[in-house]
Amino acid sequence: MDATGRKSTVAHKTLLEGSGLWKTYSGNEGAEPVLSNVSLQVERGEFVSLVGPSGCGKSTLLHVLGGFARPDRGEVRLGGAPLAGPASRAVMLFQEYGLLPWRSALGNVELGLEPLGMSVSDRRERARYYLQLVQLDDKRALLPHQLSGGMKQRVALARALAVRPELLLMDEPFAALDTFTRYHLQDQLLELQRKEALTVVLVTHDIDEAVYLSDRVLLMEGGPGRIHTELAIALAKPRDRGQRDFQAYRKRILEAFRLTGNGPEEEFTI
Ligand SMILES: Nc1ncnc2c1ncn2[C@@H]1O[C@H](COP(=O)(O)OP(=O)(O)OP(=O)(O)O)[C@@H](O)[C@H]1O
Repeated sequence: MDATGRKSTVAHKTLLEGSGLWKTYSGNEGAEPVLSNVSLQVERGEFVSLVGPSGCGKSTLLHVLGGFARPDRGEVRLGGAPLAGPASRAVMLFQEYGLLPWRSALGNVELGLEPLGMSVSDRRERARYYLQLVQLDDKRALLPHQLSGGMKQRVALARALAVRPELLLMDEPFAALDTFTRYHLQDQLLELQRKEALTVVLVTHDIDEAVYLSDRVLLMEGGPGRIHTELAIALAKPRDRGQRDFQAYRKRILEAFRLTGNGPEEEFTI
């Protein structure tokens, strides 16, 4: 069984592995490294969140893990093989959706499929399948400006999933959305993760979101950027935000930050 309780049929349990990662941005020499000897492993099918104060290096780590930025030292392995550049088996999803304004919802989902050499009909069929998964097939002809924020993020999610990645890297994808939409999308994400056997690494400021979604939460601190605490969330999904154990995990994360002196509690609550 893997971390989500599903049977694993693959030989390597670990999908993603970062070892001894260091990074300092050029022009920033002499400053504290943004990543300082960061190591982590993510199992197949696992949902891992990176939580930490602004500027501690979460996005940088996410970019390095996807092969979109190079570490100065250290190595990233995906499925056991070292990453030398952007990983074709990984996709990244951002807060800003990244939709092309002149393309319909369907056209935006098809976008990621265009380089794959599929026939037009196969491409359309696959794009519509993923739009259906995020419950937007009836909006497929609409342009991004005709969609709500939550719908735009669902189109972006459908586009990311349509290329059938093994690894989904998400950088605060729901941060701009209202609470109701965010909760709804969190549930949809968990459902899609289960259906598509996805491995997810999520960057979030939202402790509630991290506890609700994650199998493991990695707490980061800056100056220099490192992972200081790892917390497995041993609660069955779907989770109940009002439950005592849920609140206890939330409290443990808040306390971990207070202990490291990274700022007031309010900064990390929704
Ligand atoms: N392209 C870049 N060039 C130079 N410095 C950068 C670059 N990207 C990030 N940094 C610096 O690296 C540090 C970490 O940034 P990063 O975006 O990884 O942090 P973060 O934890 O994701 O922050 P936030 O939560 O505010 O998004 C910051 O000090 C930032 O100014």
